Amino acid sequence: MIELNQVSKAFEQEKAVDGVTMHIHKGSIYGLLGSNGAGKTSLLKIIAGIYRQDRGTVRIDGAEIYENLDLKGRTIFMADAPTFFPQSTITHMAAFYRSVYPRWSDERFEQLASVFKLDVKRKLHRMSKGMRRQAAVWLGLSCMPEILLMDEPIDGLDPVMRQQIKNLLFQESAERQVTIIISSHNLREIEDLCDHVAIMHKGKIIVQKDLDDLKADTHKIQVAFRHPDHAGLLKEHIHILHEEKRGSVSLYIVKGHREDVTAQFRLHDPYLLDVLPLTLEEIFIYEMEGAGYDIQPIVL
Ligand SMILES: Nc1ncnc2c1ncn2[C@@H]1O[C@H](COP(=O)(O)OP(=O)(O)OP(=O)(O)O)[C@@H](O)[C@H]1O
Repeated sequence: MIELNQVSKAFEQEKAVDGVTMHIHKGSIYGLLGSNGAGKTSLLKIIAGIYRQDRGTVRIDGAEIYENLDLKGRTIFMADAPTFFPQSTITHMAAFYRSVYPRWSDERFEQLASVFKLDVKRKLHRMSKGMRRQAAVWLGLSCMPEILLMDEPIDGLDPVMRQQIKNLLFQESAERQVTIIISSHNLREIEDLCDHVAIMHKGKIIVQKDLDDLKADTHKIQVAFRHPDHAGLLKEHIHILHEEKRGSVSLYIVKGHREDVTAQFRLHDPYLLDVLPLTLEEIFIYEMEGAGYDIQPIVL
């Protein structure tokens, strides 16, 4: 369990992280979204124990991570631009990780060779950006971490490799209960991967949600009433997040149990009533609209 309480961090008066409180359960895949400069990397570095927060507490299984060697041996932070020793190969870096991370597994490293198919003897600085990213994931997973903090991990990867890395992360979370936090700008990119999502803006978490709850609780309904005044009556009984009219058909984004909500619409004897699939992006647009934010400049 990762618990952050009122965590803040400033760089020369400028607040990068501002009063963040979040609780992340073991085995969860948590998506951290936000625009450039929102504070995602700073927050990940605080959780990794690389930065010390100015205020608040960060506890992992009840202990502070900063200067905690045992916890750091169980935590991997993958930076957005992986760095390796000059002139090193994957074999050299594997030897280094093996000497630093007590849980390093040669067996896992060998297993993952079939996924990454990189030449372990080739100099990393001669590899492409995407290949270096793959090498970082390969090395990181071979450390058998309990906590995996990934800064834009699928950036620069081709679609096949993206899917393979997503599958590996699902496996880590399901089979080994690894807690994974992934930062990204792109809601669609991590929609199918994460079970929780938080949106960060100017150092603050402005919304954090369990995705299954959110999806079960929010619906897009297309409806056409026989009597136009019936639409007005709905508002008394249904929590409407958004409403728009296209000719005689109205589109509603509503919250509540699906059966309760559709029953309310049926009471007004519509001649058209469809419950349509809602993307995570749409859910966030309407949630954030309700909270007074425009999502478009914040995440893609
Ligand atoms: N080491 C540092 N020294 C000074 N300021 C910093 C440092 N690291 C981050 N900042 C500032 O903190 C704020 C948050 O930066 P951060 O890198 O955490 O954002 P981010 O959400 O990861 O952005 P991006 O998506 O662009 O990577 C920015 O204003 C940035 O300039």
